[in-house]
Amino acid sequence: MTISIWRYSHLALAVSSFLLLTLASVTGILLAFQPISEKLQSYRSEHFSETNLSTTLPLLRKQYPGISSLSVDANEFVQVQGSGNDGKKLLAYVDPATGKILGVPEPKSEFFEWVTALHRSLFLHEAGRFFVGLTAFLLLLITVSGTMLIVQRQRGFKRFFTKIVNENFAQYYHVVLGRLSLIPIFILALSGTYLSLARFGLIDTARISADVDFDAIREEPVKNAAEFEIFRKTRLSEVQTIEFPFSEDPEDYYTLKLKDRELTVNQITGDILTTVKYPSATILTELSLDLHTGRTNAVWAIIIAIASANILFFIYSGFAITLKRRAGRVRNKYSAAESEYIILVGSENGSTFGYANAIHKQLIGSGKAAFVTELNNYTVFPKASHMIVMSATYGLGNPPTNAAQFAKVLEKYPQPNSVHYSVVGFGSHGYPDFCKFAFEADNLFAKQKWAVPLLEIHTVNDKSPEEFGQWATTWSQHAGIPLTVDSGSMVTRQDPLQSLIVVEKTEIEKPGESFLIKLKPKRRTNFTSGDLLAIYPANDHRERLYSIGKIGKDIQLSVKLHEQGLGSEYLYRLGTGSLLNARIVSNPHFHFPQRATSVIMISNGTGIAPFLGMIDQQKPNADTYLYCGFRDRASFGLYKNSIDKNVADHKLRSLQIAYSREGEKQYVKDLLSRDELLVAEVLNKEGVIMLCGSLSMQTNVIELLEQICQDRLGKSVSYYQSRSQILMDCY
Ligand SMILES: Cc1cc2nc3c(=O)[nH]c(=O)nc-3n(C[C@H](O)[C@H](O)[C@H](O)COP(=O)(O)O)c2cc1C
Repeated sequence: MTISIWRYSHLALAVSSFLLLTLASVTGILLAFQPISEKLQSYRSEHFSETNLSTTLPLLRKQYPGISSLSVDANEFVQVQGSGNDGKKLLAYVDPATGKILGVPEPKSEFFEWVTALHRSLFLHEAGRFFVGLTAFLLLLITVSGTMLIVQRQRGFKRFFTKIVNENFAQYYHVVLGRLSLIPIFILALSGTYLSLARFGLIDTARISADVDFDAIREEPVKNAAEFEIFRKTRLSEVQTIEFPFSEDPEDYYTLKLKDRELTVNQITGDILTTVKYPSATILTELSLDLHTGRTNAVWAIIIAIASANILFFIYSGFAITLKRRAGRVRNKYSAAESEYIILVGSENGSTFGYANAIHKQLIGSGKAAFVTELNNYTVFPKASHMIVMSATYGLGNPPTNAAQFAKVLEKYPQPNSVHYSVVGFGSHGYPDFCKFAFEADNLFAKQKWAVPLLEIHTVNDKSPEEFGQWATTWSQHAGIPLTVDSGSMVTRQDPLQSLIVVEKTEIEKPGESFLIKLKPKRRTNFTSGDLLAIYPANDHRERLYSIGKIGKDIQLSVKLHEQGLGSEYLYRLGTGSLLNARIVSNPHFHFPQRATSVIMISNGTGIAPFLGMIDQQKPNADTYLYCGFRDRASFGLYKNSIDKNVADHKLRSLQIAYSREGEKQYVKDLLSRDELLVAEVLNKEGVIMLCGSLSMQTNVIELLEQICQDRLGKSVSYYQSRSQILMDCY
């Protein structure tokens, strides 16, 4: 499968580092508890933040004359060292404001020491440190590629934090948690990489010690240490360590190692003898340590522990996503050149391949030469008689990556023979551009001279097996290939058959003419205009579907009698009062829109059936328009009375009829072209256009609508199709 460069990098980096990353994350989680546990035994003085050196240093020197150094650790515990008044070694935590001993440092926890060694070097010394550093760097790259993938997925930086549709557990939480922990993980990875570079000397962090000019050391004016300017200005929180003068000799001085510089201070006058600023690399190393370990802040330590746990989840969910994608890989038995049935797939995450493979398997099982490939691999298929396009939609109604080239290659490779095609769009109503790319693909096919529509486009919301099953059943009926419904992905849940009585039927003179038949369900049933009636004329698997117009409480069908037509002959033979077993199939995508302000209905021939019901169901002054096409006035005669009544009742604002074999010899397309301003206005005002009739009428009308949409609205027709502003039910 073609995948984007970011996805490829993200996956390659994750695969190459997941073992070490797992180890680093597990040890990282454990180590985050070290600062937390240390902070729990509080040796921090409550006066710490406000204490400055002018208070602490004279006090400590007085109380502990043998003091040699003071240090402030990441927990802000103040530790003193030297020799005690009893001559024993002095090593204790003290309160810097009172000098009181708060506790004695305990030896470091062996457990944390062990985990730290594993985290830093895998117990492999320098080699281990190198691999750990490399892992941190790879994590940095994974974070960057992951960010780019989220940007791609969310269609831009600005929409980074907008809602994510939950389609699949692993994928949803991979993205949701990825966004939340992006910054902590980035900081962990960056600081880890930096520390490794510093450790290997690739960043110069050496501190330069000052050269004290002993000749310049003054012995006056003698000042009290509490009055030294520098001590008054320096807070304890700025200090790393302080070395006390070894003796009272003027040549012995204080050394203050602060967070950003090192100072030496004359112990008699308080003069600053030297100041050395640390290089930025040194300051950055300290900052990296703070950030990487959480040693200075327990809340941050908890955040990085959670981020490390998320890394473990990303490893699991990332592999789950990849395995799912790979499960859809295709194994073809026949070559493209020898196959009669070509299944072209557009898929980003692999689920559409699952459906394509199910159909492929069944075709092969029925002894057909079938071939599955990605839409981008479309080429000349010399033996093809059928093409099935199954495609998902991504981003702003865009094709999946493996279908991005389809429009180009479709133009480039015309097929030598005529080919029946059928497009199945996979998408989600959670996105504004529902199945937009599939609509585009369908419209592109319609423009190809060699392409003959077998069915109109069919859409599948949220991978619904039922909706896919409906398509499979219809396709198999039209293609005349029984597809055995044994695959889990194709199970269709069907409503049971029910009994209907024929209450009325019009008479005709010969085949080729149309008749109306009204049926009353024997039991109360919910249905509406636009639903379908499935009949089984031969009591076998062969199903015929008719579009329902609801008139009163009855079902009205408009049927053209075909010579030897299985369904039409069966229906025409039924007399008033006869019983018929049939199934009412809900067809919500072709119901009259409840919210639209204006609706244009377009039909040819018997395609008027659902509209007769929809118009009948309107209230007076409805903003509805009907454009219908017939061969001649006589064909319209069947519907004239009811439509005239609708017009008189103001249920229809305008009626336009095209006769193709009489008078001006027009098609509905011509009428629409004349009224293109109205068409554009209806679409622009979020109105709806409904089409019912033959697939060739649909092709022509969609071609015209494409032109109107482009010229007058600056959008493609698929934009309106994907937003349910153009509804189609053609056959
Ligand atoms: C990031 C993302 C964006 C999507 N964008 C759309 C969209 O714009 N329109 C739509 O109908 N479906 C959209 N979908 C839904 C997919 O098209 C749908 O789930 C499809 O079945 C996925 O098929 P696949 O697993 O073969 O890629 C999107 C899904 C994801 C994950």
